[in-house]
Amino acid sequence: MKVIVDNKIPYIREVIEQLADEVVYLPGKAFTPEVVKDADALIIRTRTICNRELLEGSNVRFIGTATIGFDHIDTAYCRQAGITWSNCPGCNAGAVEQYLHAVLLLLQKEKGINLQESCLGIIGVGHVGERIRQMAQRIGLKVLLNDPPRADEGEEGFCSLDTLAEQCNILTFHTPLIREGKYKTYHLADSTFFQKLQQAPYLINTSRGEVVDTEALLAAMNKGLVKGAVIDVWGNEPHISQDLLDKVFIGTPHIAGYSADGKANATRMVLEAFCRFFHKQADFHIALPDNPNQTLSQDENVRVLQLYNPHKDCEELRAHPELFEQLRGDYHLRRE
Ligand SMILES: NC(=O)c1ccc[n+]([C@@H]2O[C@H](COP(=O)([O-])OP(=O)(O)OC[C@H]3O[C@@H](n4cnc5c(N)ncnc54)[C@H](O)[C@@H]3O)[C@@H](O)[C@H]2O)c1
Ligand SMILES: O=C(O)[C@H](O)[C@H](O)COP(=O)(O)O
Repeated sequence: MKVIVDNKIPYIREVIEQLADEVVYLPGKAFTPEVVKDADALIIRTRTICNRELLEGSNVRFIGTATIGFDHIDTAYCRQAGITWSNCPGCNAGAVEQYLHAVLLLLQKEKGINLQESCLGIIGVGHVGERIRQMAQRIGLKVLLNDPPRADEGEEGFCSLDTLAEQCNILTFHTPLIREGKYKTYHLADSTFFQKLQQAPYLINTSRGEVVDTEALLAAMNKGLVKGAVIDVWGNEPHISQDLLDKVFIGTPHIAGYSADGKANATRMVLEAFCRFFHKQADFHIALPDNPNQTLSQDENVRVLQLYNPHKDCEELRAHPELFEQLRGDYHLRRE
């Protein structure tokens, strides 16, 4: 059996080489129809677009993405072509929570936002959004939740997006990227949405860049409808908007989920799915790197920023926006 594996997936080599006869490692963008045609399985990240163009006529029967999001997989085509795919629900939700916690503390410390008097709007309350809700309530923010698919299932406790636009001084997006249909999230934050904002909020996006209309966000910031932005995911990555990077409070190269813990979870989950599909014994252990030898403060607010401060990632991106993909690929995975 032949497997092609993205060469930036950590902790996978020893295990996959025991499970498959032949393993080829490639950069995510180097998966071409010629390369994948005789592969049985692909193990990918967000950088490999898996669609008809890549897969038609190939032997591929299984695709595992070591990520939460799966908007890079044409799931309708896979269904039609009989290709099974699998993602890693929740794998790096803890890392995104860590990122958001640090961001909230920096908004308090450097932008004078009183978190105890703040109202945080969470748009998309799944694995990530739910962890953000718990963290934010624990540190004293009022929280409003928006999740139409869950509300339509009859679950309680959700508000309309308009209510969040009226009441929240911080908004954070945690939806998947859905390009069409009833729950479309492509450009969910567009000029119409920005016109409804009443509190000149800070906007945080760690979901997918295309959930926010970049041009509309820039216009809303220029008009003062949005006070500031924290952007981890960008339209048209890796060719990001320099105008937006210049304007944001914090801008990072799509690394909110990049903890060693999150990556190890993803590798374990994708290998488990691979083993289920190919009827192999999932008898392996993914070892995490040691925690850094660091004296940590007793004060949680200090400790959170000691463990992770997104300003460092932001400075590196501002210095070299053209190295967006390299900054991700060579990222020093943090511990949660
Ligand atoms: N920046 C990063 O490093 C990073 C890390 C992890 C996840 N992500 C992104 O965050 C997304 C969310 O992750 P998750 O694990 O919470 O996913 P999830 O599937 O567990 O939750 C997504 C939630 O969004 C809701 N939703 C769907 N359509 C909606 C809409 N139109 N409006 C509001 N809510 C809607 C769903 O009902 C669900 O509850 C992922 O799909 C991925 O794209 C980014
Ligand atoms: O969807 C996810 O899990 C995250 O966006 C993840 O951090 C993406 O990582 P990548 O596959 O681009 O390395």
